[in-house]
Amino acid sequence: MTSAPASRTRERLRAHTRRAAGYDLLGRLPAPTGALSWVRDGSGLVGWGEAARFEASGPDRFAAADRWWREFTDELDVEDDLGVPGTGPVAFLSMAFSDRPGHSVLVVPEVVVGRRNGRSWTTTIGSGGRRRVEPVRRPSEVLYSDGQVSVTGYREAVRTAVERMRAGDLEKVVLAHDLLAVADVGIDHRFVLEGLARRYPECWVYAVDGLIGATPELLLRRSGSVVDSRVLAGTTWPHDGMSDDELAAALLSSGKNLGEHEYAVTSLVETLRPFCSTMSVDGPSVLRLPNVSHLSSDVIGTLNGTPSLLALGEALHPTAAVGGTPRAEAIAMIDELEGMDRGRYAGPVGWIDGNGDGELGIALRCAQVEGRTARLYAGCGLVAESDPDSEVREAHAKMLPFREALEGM
Ligand SMILES: C=C(O[C@@H]1C=C(C(=O)O)C=C[C@H]1O)C(=O)O
Repeated sequence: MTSAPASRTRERLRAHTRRAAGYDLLGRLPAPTGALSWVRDGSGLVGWGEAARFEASGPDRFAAADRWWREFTDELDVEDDLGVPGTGPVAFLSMAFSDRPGHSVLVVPEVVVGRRNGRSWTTTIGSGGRRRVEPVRRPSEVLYSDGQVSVTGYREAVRTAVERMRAGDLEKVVLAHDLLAVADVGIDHRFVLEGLARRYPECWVYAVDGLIGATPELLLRRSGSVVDSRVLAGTTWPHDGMSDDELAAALLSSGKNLGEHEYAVTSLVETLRPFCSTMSVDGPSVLRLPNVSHLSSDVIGTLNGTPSLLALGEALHPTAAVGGTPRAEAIAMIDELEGMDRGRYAGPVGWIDGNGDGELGIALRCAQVEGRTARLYAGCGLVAESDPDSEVREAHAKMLPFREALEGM
């Protein structure tokens, strides 16, 4: 499904990027809903308004989105005073995890405000959208209940998956569950985004079409011929009586976690290698966040052609960080055991520009927000040695960022 403003058929839309003063990006978002964001430690992009939108579903969704974006940008008149990644026309995007069901969405905002390497800019697309800023509101009460999969149901699914892996059916699978939060007032996207950004400066704080979160994991960034990725897998969380340094040392020497991590790195590297003339992997090291610590590896490569970010995203998604190994068997097991629709959780989320540059994170530590309701998602990588009770605790720890931001902690 495609929708674009009627004016496109009569006159060409115009995208205009101008230099601007330094901004607090999230502070610029004018309205409680419809926030578009990709911000990390004060840099990135925010947007609002809708100059155009494209939706797609099914196995062809990446290719359809890529085609639509090329056609859309071909028809634009662009005036760009800066000419760096993220200036000129930009679409925020969030892709469904699964080939079916689930819908993917690209939103072209009317206004984009960006900041990168000390430079700031504003891009207007079409009429330029609203600017009056409404006050940010916070909920005074949030109630939680089971989502599509209860904690007990999740533990059972994990137990079954682990039994199957012990029997040799596959090596790794990632299973997730959800949790429903209902606030006493409509959830203000900006309140959640600001809470996430304050506590998780290491993460990319994102919002696209109501999917809001703070992900520590970068599926792929493309800047011209350079691509890079941050792969995470293997997790620990604060335990009584263990210092952060002890936790990090235990993570780096855990065979189970190193194994989980290796599957994720291998799945990314093997898929990306044919697109690259050079490639290097740095890791694993430990990424420490307030709620969890992860084994983390950085991958960097030089492209040997000019594939768009969406074409690369299609090839890479899902890595074994959110799917499993082997990929097809893991996807089948997720479909069979998980018992819920992931929607856009664990799918690629981020932005692309008119040159095919951009950043795709993996949509983790997030919730789908609609009115007063938020559906939170979290999952864990499982291998034959996994313990169901520990995985339940790990998924709980991964939901804390959104819960704390929603409650204003
Ligand atoms: C699946 C999630 O996280 C993924 C799974 C991890 C693990 O199992 O160790 C670590 C980071 C992510 O790649 C999630 O946050 O929901």
